[in-house]
Amino acid sequence: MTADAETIRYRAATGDTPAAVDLLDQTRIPAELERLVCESLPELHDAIVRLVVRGAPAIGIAAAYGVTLAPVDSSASPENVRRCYYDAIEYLATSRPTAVNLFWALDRMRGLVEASTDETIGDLPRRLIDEATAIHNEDRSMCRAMGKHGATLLGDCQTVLTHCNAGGLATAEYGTALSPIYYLHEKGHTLNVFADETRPLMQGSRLTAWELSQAGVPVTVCTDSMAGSLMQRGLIDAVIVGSDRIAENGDVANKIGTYPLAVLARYHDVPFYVVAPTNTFDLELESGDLIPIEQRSEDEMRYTLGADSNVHTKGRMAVPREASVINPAFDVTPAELVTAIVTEQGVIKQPTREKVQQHFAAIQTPAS
Ligand SMILES: CSC[C@@H](O)[C@@H](O)C(=O)COP(=O)(O)O
Repeated sequence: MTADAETIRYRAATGDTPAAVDLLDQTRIPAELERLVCESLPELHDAIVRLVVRGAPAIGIAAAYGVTLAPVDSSASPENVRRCYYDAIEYLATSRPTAVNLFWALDRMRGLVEASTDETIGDLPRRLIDEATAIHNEDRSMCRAMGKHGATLLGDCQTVLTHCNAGGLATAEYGTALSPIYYLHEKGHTLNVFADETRPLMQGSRLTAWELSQAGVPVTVCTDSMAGSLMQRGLIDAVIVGSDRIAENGDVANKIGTYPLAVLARYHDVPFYVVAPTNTFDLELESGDLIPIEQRSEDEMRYTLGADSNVHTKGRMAVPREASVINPAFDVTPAELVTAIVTEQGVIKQPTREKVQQHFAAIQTPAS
């Protein structure tokens, strides 16, 4: 992706210019490449809610930078400065409930506020910017590592199917589910990708198809309901998706429509891979039924996307007023349907609670 298409940029304050989180507006892609510059907490909160920035790792990065936009009065007491940052963290945490990366990143930022003393409080703004930048840079490295590990699973594949957008747009760059595809493409093995549209907000047809095309990876958009028929015809060698939260037993929450794909993949004997960094695991949740599922606005179902697929504006009425609609944004795929989870640390084959625990134990006590 070009610099213009960078998902998230941070603009430090200078003179009269306030700090800002500068986002590629993902509600406008593919019709327009517009940026939205957020100079205040409410602007950034709204941008996360409206999916201007979306995808689990990207939400965490944006929120981490967002903490630095807290309206802090530097002449206030250390206690009040800390309170202002805590309020900002609590507020940003209300933006979206499912992607645990948001809470993980905000916890890291909270750790710095807690660690500040009355003597070091003057350094806190600088430290918070450094921490958000570190979270951003670490995500870049993790995406590259996931690409390398994931590529070991896709070496024999020609065609894969993906759902939603788990690429560079959803992360610092490169992506989670798309990272092995980019890695192999760079090595000269170019896969064909089927991208599910991903109703109702079309992250697959608008975003995945756009970013793969930019990278020169051949992509074919299909409706969500075509996956079964494509597998039945033997056209899919593997399904590969990202995740918003993975429970301790390996159950995976991802964009609504992922679970039926896993069921179809099992029936057709197609491997089903999940690619996610370790900060997408929520080891405090024993199983996937405990993962909070975001319920989004009915209007996303009731109206087609606005002109030029701009999700800011309502398009035509798509559902009669008399009918009810439901709009859960995520579903949970049981671990038993997952062939492997790829993290930046390696591959967990046929994930179970024990294997997830072993994966994390190995990180905490690296072999000498
Ligand atoms: C690398 S991102 C993995 C997930 O965050 C992605 O698959 C997804 O479901 C995103 O949902 P979205 O509602 O667009 O934020």
